[in-house]
Amino acid sequence: MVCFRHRYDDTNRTRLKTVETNYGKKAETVTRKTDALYAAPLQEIIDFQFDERVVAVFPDMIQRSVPGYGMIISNIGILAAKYAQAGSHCYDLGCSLGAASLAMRQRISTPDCDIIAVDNSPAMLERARELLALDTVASIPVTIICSDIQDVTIENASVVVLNFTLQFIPPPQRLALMQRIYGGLNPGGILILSEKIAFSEPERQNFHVGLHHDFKRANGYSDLEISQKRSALENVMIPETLAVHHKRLKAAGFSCSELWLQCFNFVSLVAIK
Ligand SMILES: Nc1ncnc2c1ncn2[C@@H]1O[C@H](C[S@+](CC[C@H]([NH3+])C(=O)[O-])CC(=O)[O-])[C@@H](O)[C@H]1O
Ligand SMILES: O=C(O)C(=O)Cc1ccccc1
Repeated sequence: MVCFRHRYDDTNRTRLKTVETNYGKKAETVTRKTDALYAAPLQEIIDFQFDERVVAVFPDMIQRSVPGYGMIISNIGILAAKYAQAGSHCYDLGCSLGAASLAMRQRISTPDCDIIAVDNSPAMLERARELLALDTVASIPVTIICSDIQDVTIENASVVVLNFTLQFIPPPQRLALMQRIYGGLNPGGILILSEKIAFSEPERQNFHVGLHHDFKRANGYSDLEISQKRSALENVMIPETLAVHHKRLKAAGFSCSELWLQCFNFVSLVAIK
């Protein structure tokens, strides 16, 4: 489980937290910088990018913004331990700082597995490499690839993780990616798909979005931060309904997909080949 010990650095107003995360089994500490990227009023809101500024605050940003994130990461480890097949690959597509790769690496005991972690942000991967190197206990090799996940070969896979990544792929390109994932999975392999979702009924949409904003406010974000980040994400992160996700998984070949976690408008599904 993720736990936090807070420390304040009053020299530059930046609140630093010394964190014990799953970024290293020996509980090495990682300094966690507070996300204040949207705290000041911005003249112009540019589209959200996974650049150096986001990388520097990413563990704090994702934990404070995605309800259930820590629980999803822990349970990716549990699911991977159950479904990893000997001599196969486990893919972490859109790995960011490698939290899901680390969770899998720490839990899998199946022989001869490796993990292939892919992201198209060089800044994310530079930091992911450092964090993976801190985890000296686990022995499963992790190969990091800087690429668009749509261009990576997926083969001999027993576990494929898309943890909040599909939402950044343009919707018309999503089915082809899912078909390639299905094609690359071995029988009995799984896809773990976590997404922010939308609701077709306005009342349900408002209910969940309202609660998500309450969650963010409770985690210290101001209304200005919430609204500026929302605008920055508008063109780049496109949530779809749960029905659309289940339908696409079926169209890609998965005979069943199971919702295993929902917290407000954030879900995680598992589909078995
Ligand atoms: N086409 C693409 N190809 C490769 N990477 C991409 C692409 N589009 C976006 N990304 C990458 O997908 C990641 C999405 S974050 C995933 C969290 C992580 N899975 C976690 O378990 O912590 C989710 C979020 O921040 O909401 C970023 O690192 C992008 O660079
Ligand atoms: O912050 C939000 O509103 C989100 O929907 C989640 C998120 C988390 C990290 C980067 C981009 C989006």
